[in-house]
Amino acid sequence: MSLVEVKNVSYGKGRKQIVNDVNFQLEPGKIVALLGENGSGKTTIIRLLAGLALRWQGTITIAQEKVGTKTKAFVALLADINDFPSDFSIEQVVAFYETMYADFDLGKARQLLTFMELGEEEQLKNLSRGNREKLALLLTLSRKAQVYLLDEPLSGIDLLSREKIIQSLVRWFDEESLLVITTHQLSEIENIVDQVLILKDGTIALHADFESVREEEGIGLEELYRQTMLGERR
Ligand SMILES: Nc1ncnc2c1ncn2[C@@H]1O[C@H](COP(=O)(O)OP(=O)(O)OP(=O)(O)O)[C@@H](O)[C@H]1O
Repeated sequence: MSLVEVKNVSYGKGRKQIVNDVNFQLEPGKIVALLGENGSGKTTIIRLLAGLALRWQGTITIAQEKVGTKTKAFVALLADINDFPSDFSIEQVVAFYETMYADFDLGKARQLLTFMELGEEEQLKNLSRGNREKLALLLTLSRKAQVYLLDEPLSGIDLLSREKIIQSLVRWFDEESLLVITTHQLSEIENIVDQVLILKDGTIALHADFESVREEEGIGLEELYRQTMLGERR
């Protein structure tokens, strides 16, 4: 049974059609890379799955539930820490998340804080961009959700921090859940990706099992992406 089902979904803003009759299904236990050029609709798809977009056409269900208020209880969208007062400490932000989300696991948050080398007493205003991203990610992964939606968790982050974030995804990924990640860092995530969903101008250009592609064709994620974008795949 699919965890996420997207059927004939279209979405536009004003006169602009952003997502055009998109169909896909995603199973639990998978890490799915949602890829595409700038403006291809990745963030829009993430917002649709998160129940944040309004007035779209089609059907989106997550765990058999129509996407909306109810699904937000088990869909974890990458946290946005920008709305917290800048003098809040990490500990205060974590405590807020614990009260906000019934599925928040404080023990997991503490483990992740240690892994990310973040001190609970640090104030938000003193965190570097990379450390802010790490905090956002650990808040998200500390929820025991069925679906994790990570929109560009690696952007603007230095190499070693990116590696740390990718390691944390592998280490803390719950095999019963589904993780959808958007990024332009293709080679860096290829070792953790199970499936690839490539968007081109608001439509699905490719939905493939990356393990099979790698085994059968011996190509990496960048080459798969390039071939898809250039229309070189059958
Ligand atoms: N609120 C909005 N009003 C009008 N157009 C919008 C709005 N939000 C997104 N768009 C347009 O929809 C298209 C898809 O945007 P989206 O942010 O989903 O792309 P993306 O694939 O995430 O891009 P990037 O890789 O640059 O983050 C873009 O052309 C964008 O300009």
